Amino acid sequence: MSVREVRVALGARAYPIRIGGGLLAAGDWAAEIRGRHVLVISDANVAPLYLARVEAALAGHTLGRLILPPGEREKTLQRFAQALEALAELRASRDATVVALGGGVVGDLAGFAAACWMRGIAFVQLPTTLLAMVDSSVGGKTAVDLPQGKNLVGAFHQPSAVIADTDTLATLPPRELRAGLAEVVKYGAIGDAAFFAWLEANVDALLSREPAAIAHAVETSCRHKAGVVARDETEQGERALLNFGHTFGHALETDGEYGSLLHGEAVAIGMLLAARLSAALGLAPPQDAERLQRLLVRFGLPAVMPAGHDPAQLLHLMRLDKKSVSGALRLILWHGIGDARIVAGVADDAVLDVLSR
Ligand SMILES: NC(=O)c1ccc[n+]([C@@H]2O[C@H](COP(=O)([O-])OP(=O)(O)OC[C@H]3O[C@@H](n4cnc5c(N)ncnc54)[C@H](O)[C@@H]3O)[C@@H](O)[C@H]2O)c1
Ligand SMILES: O=C(O)C(=O)C[C@@H](O)[C@H](O)[C@H](O)COP(=O)(O)O
Ligand SMILES: [Zn+2]
Repeated sequence: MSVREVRVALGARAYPIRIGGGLLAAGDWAAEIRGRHVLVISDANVAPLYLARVEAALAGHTLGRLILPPGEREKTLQRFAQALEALAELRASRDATVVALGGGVVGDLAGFAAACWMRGIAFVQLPTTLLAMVDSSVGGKTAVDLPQGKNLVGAFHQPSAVIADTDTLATLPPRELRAGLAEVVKYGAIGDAAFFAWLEANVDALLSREPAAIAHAVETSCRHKAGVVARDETEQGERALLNFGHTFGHALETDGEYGSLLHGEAVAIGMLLAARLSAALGLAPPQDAERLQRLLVRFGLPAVMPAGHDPAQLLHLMRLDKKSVSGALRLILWHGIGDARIVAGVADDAVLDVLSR
């Protein structure tokens, strides 16, 4: 399969996103790493599958490795401190590189360690989940969670390259593939009605991981994200649209102590809540929320709030969202498929109403 390339146009910090099969072992990405020290951060599911080919590509460098237990519950300040200690052990100098091999948890944490070590060193993203390929590896949002909220401690720090070896998706558990599809749907929902329709026509191809369909979904998603990031790197405006479904979704993840819903699943539910709230406020036709629900359900994603969440507690958690201004919510709602907007001043009662339904 040919290699597709998308560029994130950030002037002197521009970088490529390469998408294709066999890229990890091919090793061209490793040849571009200049300094001597490289710390590879991965997790205990991914490392046995892909670390050997990554380390082989990095032969000649002085290598360290940090293998974390998998899952969102490990995206913590404690694990972040471990990453910094691993860099110290390696005696990494300012020309060192951190390589993130794994999903969004590893990528967010490794990127944050790279942002902080000696006030910022290079890092390369080697995403191995669909979600990381289409979203988390691109754009330089790095962070860890607190018990009080998602991604509350972090930095904007762009990678120097993103290498999405789509062959790695062969080993991804089906639930994780579906979670990644939620973020793919997001790009159609917020700004590309034609892509949304393409997704509706290609559900089976995507769920069965047909290489051409996966490559098209990854490339289209990355083109959207790269464009938004190039225009608004630090979320002063338009970038907030990438947060569609996230104010609700992050509250659900936090309330579930990061152990019940996957990020993509929480985002799926959150997008539906945002679509229903938009309809309730008269901003969008209710049929569009129903169409979104049908697509998410066909992708095997949850479409209802799990039991046991108190709406008032969710609203409390939502207020700590990074888009809030002086404690007041700003939500990403839509006028319909392909047309998301930033909306402030929504009444608490309207939010509580959709959370209670
Ligand atoms: N920085 C951003 O812009 C951004 C964007 C979206 C999501 N995120 C963050 O990303 C995280 C979610 O990322 P995720 O969905 O990739 O989850 P994840 O990193 O937890 O990976 C999912 C699971 O799949 C396993 N895995 C990964 N690749 C595999 C492979 N190829 N084969 C077999 N198993 C594999 C992992 O070990 C893990 O158990 C969340 O913390 C979310 O907040 C960040
Ligand atoms: O890149 C962005 O900007 C996004 O909002 C992408 C989201 O999918 C992602 O989950 C991100 O980590 C959320 O950011 P946050 O600022 O709400 O923590
Ligand atoms: Zn997300």
